[in-house]
Amino acid sequence: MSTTLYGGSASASDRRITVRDLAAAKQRGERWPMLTAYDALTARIFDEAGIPVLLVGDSAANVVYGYDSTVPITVEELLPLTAAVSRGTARALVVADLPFGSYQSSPHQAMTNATRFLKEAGAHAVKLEGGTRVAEQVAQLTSSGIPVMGHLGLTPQSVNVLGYRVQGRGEAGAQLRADAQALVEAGVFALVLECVPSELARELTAELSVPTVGIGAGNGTDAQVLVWQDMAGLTQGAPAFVKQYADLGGVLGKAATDFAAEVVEGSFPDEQHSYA
Ligand SMILES: Nc1nc(=O)c2c([nH]1)NC[C@@H]1CN(c3ccc(C(=O)N[C@@H](CCC(=O)O)C(=O)O)cc3)CN21
Ligand SMILES: CC(C)C(=O)C(=O)O
Ligand SMILES: [Mg+2]
Repeated sequence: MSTTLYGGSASASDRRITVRDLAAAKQRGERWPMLTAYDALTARIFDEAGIPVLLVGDSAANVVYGYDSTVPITVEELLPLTAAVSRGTARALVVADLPFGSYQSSPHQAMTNATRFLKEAGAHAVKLEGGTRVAEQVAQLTSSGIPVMGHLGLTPQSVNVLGYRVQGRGEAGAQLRADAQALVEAGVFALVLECVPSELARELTAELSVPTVGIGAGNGTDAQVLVWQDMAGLTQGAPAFVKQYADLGGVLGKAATDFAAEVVEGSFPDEQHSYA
């Protein structure tokens, strides 16, 4: 058993993080970070930085495939990215987002598609959006041995109904609470709370037996998640809850223009980067 889930880059344990480790961290009152990842190279960097949970988000729709929402992305588009992230990691628990339309129809449909992410792509768990309306799916998956992460609040796959707005304010808080309870009863190992008032997220975190993972939900949750390209400064017009920890967009843009200038002027490649 590791002493702490997150111990910086020199992690306390080399073995793969499990959902039981996350439950134990909640018991200890320990906070932990989660990031998205969509390829082997960045997954390895985050794994070596000690990030215990990596999410292959359907946000790949936006940041990898260039769609304007997560609605269009398919199982076939997400499977290879998930496989790359699994291959790039040794320690992180890899969670695969189930795309819109791949689980809503029935527990059988959820089972068929979730199974593909575990068997074909090496994911260790799946995530799906919604509360009471997907509780049967969650129960089917968890009782079959597939760990499920829930996702409530702003659920981007429902953008055509909800829009991109804070959820759970006022009266709507009671429905969100009921949904959270239904998901825990159905067996989720953790719950993402996206764009909900900080106070509601803090209360839910105290009430629920499983870890909460906030994104735009204040600092009262057990864990925090961000889309990695947002926190690293690669995306433009990121949501208001995003904090930029680097300016990779600036660094990459400069690398590209420096390379271009040296090619045009003929100074790259020099002798050091050529063969005799
Ligand atoms: N790059 C990226 N980052 C994300 O966090 C993200 C994605 N893509 N794609 C899938 C979803 C979509 N997400 C979004 C998209 C927009 C807002 C947004 O515009 N929020 C408003 C809230 C306004 C309000 O109700 O007060 C904002 O101004 O931040 C939030 C989350 C989060 N996810
Ligand atoms: C932002 C997280 C929670 C997500 O669902 C995604 O990246 O798709
Ligand atoms: Mg998602």
